[in-house]
Amino acid sequence: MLQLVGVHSGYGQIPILRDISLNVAEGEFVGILGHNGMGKSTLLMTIGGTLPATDGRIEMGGQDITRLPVHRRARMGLGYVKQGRRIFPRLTVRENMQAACLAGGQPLARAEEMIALFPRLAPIAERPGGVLSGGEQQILALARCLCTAPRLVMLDEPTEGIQPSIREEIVEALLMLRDRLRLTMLLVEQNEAFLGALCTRSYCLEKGRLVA
Ligand SMILES: Nc1ncnc2c1ncn2[C@@H]1O[C@H](COP(=O)(O)OP(=O)(O)OP(=O)(O)O)[C@@H](O)[C@H]1O
Repeated sequence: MLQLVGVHSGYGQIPILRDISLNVAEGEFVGILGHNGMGKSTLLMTIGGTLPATDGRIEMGGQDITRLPVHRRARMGLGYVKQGRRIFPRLTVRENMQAACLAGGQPLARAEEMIALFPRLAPIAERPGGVLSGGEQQILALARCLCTAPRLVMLDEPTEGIQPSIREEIVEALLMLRDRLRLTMLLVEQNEAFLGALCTRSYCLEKGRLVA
């Protein structure tokens, strides 16, 4: 479903990612493990298209997406939950999700379907996004991404700043999505146990290179 071959990228003249080759098969959950500053977010931004690859090739579903703009990749089914969640603080939970439905060309009814999938969201559907706890925001960010009907979801550090009990709930939610929606997922994390609970395979990112 996703393949990177010899991908390089960075910020202006500063190279960060070097010769990244990886693949994620349909229905697979694959992890990228790495400490702070190793290039995990840079990798997801390069796949998502907010940062151009300076060399190499990125394919999704057998199609070359290396030079496609962000919105075209999203329309092809690439979902991306960015680090920090980026919830709209003044919009309610439901409105955050409806906005994603509109952006992704999906009917608003999809927001209701996704709210029904996550028991934690229904009781807080009318609450503004800005007052939610970190864990609630993470679940909302995931549900909001699903409103765009992605085929592949990239998650950037979903457990960052989240207490262990909610972390387990996020694991359960992701396992449920794997079984019910047959999602494919690329997860970037510092938490090895979290990746171990979810992923069939993990790569390790060190100083911009994949080492395993
Ligand atoms: N806009 C930028 N301009 C220049 N360098 C940057 C920029 N953003 C990130 N970097 C550098 O790129 C490297 C990789 O950063 P990146 O955010 O991808 O790491 P990360 O593995 O996601 O770390 P974290 O877990 O702390 O989010 C770091 O050395 C960082 O300082």
